[in-house]
Amino acid sequence: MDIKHKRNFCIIAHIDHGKSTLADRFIEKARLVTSRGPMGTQLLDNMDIEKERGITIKSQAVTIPYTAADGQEYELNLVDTPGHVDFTYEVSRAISSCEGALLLIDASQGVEAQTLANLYLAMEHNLEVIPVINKIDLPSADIPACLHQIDHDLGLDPDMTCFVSAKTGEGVDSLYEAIVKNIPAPEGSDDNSLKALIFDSHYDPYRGVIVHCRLFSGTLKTGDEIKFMHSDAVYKVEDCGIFQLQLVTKGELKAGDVGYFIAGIKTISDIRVGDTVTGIKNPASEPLAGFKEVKPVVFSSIYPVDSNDYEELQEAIERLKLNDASLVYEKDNSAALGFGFRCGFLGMLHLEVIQERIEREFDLSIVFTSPSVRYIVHMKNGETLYIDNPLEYPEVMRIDYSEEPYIQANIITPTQYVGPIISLCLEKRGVQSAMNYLDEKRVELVYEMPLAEVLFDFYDRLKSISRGYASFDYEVIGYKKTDLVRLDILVNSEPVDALSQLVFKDNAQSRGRMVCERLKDEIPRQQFKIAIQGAIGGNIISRETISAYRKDVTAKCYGGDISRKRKLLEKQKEGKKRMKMVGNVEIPQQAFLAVLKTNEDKQ
Ligand SMILES: Nc1nc2c(ncn2[C@@H]2O[C@H](COP(=O)(O)OP(=O)(O)OP(=O)(O)O)[C@@H](O)[C@H]2O)c(=O)[nH]1
Repeated sequence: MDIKHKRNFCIIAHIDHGKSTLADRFIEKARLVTSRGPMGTQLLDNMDIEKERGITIKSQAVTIPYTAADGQEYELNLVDTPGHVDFTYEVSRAISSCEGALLLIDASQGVEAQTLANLYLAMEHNLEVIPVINKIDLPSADIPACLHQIDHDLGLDPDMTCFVSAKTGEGVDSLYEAIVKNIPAPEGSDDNSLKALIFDSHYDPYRGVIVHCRLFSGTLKTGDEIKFMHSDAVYKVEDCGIFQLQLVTKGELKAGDVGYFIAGIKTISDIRVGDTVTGIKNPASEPLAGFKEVKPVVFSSIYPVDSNDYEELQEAIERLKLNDASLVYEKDNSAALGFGFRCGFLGMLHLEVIQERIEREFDLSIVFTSPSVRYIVHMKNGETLYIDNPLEYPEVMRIDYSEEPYIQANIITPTQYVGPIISLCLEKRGVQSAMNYLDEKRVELVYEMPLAEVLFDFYDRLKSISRGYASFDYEVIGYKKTDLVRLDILVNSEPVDALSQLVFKDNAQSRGRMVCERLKDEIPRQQFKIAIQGAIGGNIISRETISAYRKDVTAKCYGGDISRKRKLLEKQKEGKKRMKMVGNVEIPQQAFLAVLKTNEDKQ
């Protein structure tokens, strides 16, 4: 296919505005595949958890052959992008491999924070942006309001807007025409040196790492020797081709193409997304711009509930890592919990997804310790430490000062929720840097806040006080000085190291009280009295007591039916599997994460 008739585009949108549904309609209309199953079984989102949570985590690509109204054949490369704040870098990689973007706006919701954030990303990469109003079939669709926002808030031409219902397929035909008409063809010559951008990858147990790439110039052929310009690694291409739900071998990719190659790469950690691939023969002199290393921002340790499961847990994490280069881990051990792994995640959603996958796909009961951000600790002796594990926090005497990561948060909300949102941001130590009225109904709030404050429950609380209307997006902007203390939790006088947290000093008292109350609710009564205490240094700052009790589950069985009795005991054992023995006290799994929730959530 001539480069003039190729179009590379992505769909960008706020979460739930219908990206995956629209992608399905595209594929279906192109008769590449027929619709399968009832609405909601989306073709591009293929992980179970993605389906259940309705979010896209890994981006995917697909090549769609399309015959335009004038009879001309086109090759459309669609790249699906993830929608959650944790995965912004994945969006940026996908975007940089396209010339155009469909900016999807839910007709009943209008422009939201990530619509704007994604538009800025697309503009940074000079993409042609086509505004698309989706869900026009909904009775609550407000098209004039959306058009006003497209013009006023986004600064895009409302006359270019396409109107679709991804659900019914209405308007999708005209959207195709708009794509071939308005999105520019890729540029680049097959004769120049090879420059291919790696925008994603996945691991196939039979074929190894499959690299997803976009060619900006040159050609890539099976048998070619190639080099990754940032990592300096050299490989030989074993196969290359395009994505059509499955991999379709072509043997050659040309300038402008989006496709895959396989080159005997063993693990996903051997490649860097954003890296440039070039040829050993006739190599490019400069890599493509925009390379960035993705760094984890949340750290937590994972321990098996049953220490015999340690090896299985290791295997599970290794398997997950195969397809998730952003998951980092190393061995860890805790006095209370035994051997485990210290892991780094892109955000809390990433952490929860990993937790669910370990439990569901590998059937393991695990405990996560209190998640933490990474602090910079400046010592009096001039040393600088990077601390993400509360247990490694040095003695206060030796510390000069500490710094914590800050974010810039962008919140867009209908005006009536501004008051409570400002109070929430203040409570989270936020400092307002801007407040812009986008129109008479909506306000954009910009805050600088400590990352640690927003990680855990900020998003949920923002959604609940604004009845779901406020939207939120953030980026890490750097480090600022802070005053930290380590809050330790003692259960029957034994410190439970997995429950230790680094907290802002002024919040330590209230946090200590809250954690003890939370644990009191979460830890079931046992045969003896349990004291739960919060301590800073040697000082106890809070205390709760759980009185003794033994739940005799067999009491109801009148002694007679032994099999029923056994069943009940087994059930109780099953329940225990989700408990972790700490000293002589059983702590249920959920207690470890519950301590992060604030009192407001409890009510
Ligand atoms: N009524 C109506 N519902 C739609 C339409 N398009 C999508 N939906 C529904 O909106 C919800 C979100 O759609 P998705 O396609 O999963 O949204 P998404 O933007 O891909 O979400 P992420 O992948 O998480 O970013 C689903 O329940 C869809 O069925 C539409 O045109 N009309």
